[in-house]
Amino acid sequence: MVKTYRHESVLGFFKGMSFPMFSIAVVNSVLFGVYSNVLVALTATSHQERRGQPLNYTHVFIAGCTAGVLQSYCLAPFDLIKVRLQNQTEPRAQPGGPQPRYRGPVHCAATIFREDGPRGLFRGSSALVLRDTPTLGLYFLTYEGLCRQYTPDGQNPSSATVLVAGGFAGIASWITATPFDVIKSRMQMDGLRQGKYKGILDCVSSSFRQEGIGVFFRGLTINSARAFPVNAVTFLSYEYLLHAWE
Ligand SMILES: C[N+](C)(C)CCCC[C@H](N)C(=O)O
Repeated sequence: MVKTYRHESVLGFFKGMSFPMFSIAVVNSVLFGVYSNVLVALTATSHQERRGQPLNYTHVFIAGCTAGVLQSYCLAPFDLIKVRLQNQTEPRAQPGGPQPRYRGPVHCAATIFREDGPRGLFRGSSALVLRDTPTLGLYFLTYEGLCRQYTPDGQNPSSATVLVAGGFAGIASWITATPFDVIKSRMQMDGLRQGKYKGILDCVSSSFRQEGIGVFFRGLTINSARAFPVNAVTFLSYEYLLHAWE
């Protein structure tokens, strides 16, 4: 954090943010929309009716994993652009000085498209699907399980229960996702160095060989610290909107 601030000023902490601001609404819409609708299809009950029935954890996990796969493909191009911009660590371009490779999210997308074609925008998507499918199943399982644990039968969880359950769901999901996240980001950056890795397994083995087991938990602390508030608010918004519109 100190080096980022010194080298890139406070703006360094907001690199690559404009695209996720737009994309996270679309990605969460797919994630929660698919999750809710698959759960309705599996249980043949509405969100409200389900409150009064025993929770089927298998259905929750299947619905969460299904949503995880589909949202990964929506997320892939936006996540690639975010990772490429965040890994540009030069200070802001000075007039007449060396220009950074990407001048912003749109220029980044156009450059990748021009150099690698449309498929280039989905670089690292397989690693993203591997990262998000099981961990989003766990995400919804943790949320639904904690809500049930601390809510009397047949009642709606209180806002405090939703906030705490959502926060811990985010932490549980990110703890299990971080090793996959490290590999995913390395695969996404690999396109710049002309294919350092032959594939996901090569990336895993060479990262482990060169940097040891600890490499797979890089970023775990910061991921977990941000995961609680982000997902507490996400689930509170989800429950509020479902309740208002159902
Ligand atoms: C599956 N994975 C752990 C990557 C994300 C799960 C939580 C997603 C949430 N929008 C967030 O940004 O925390």
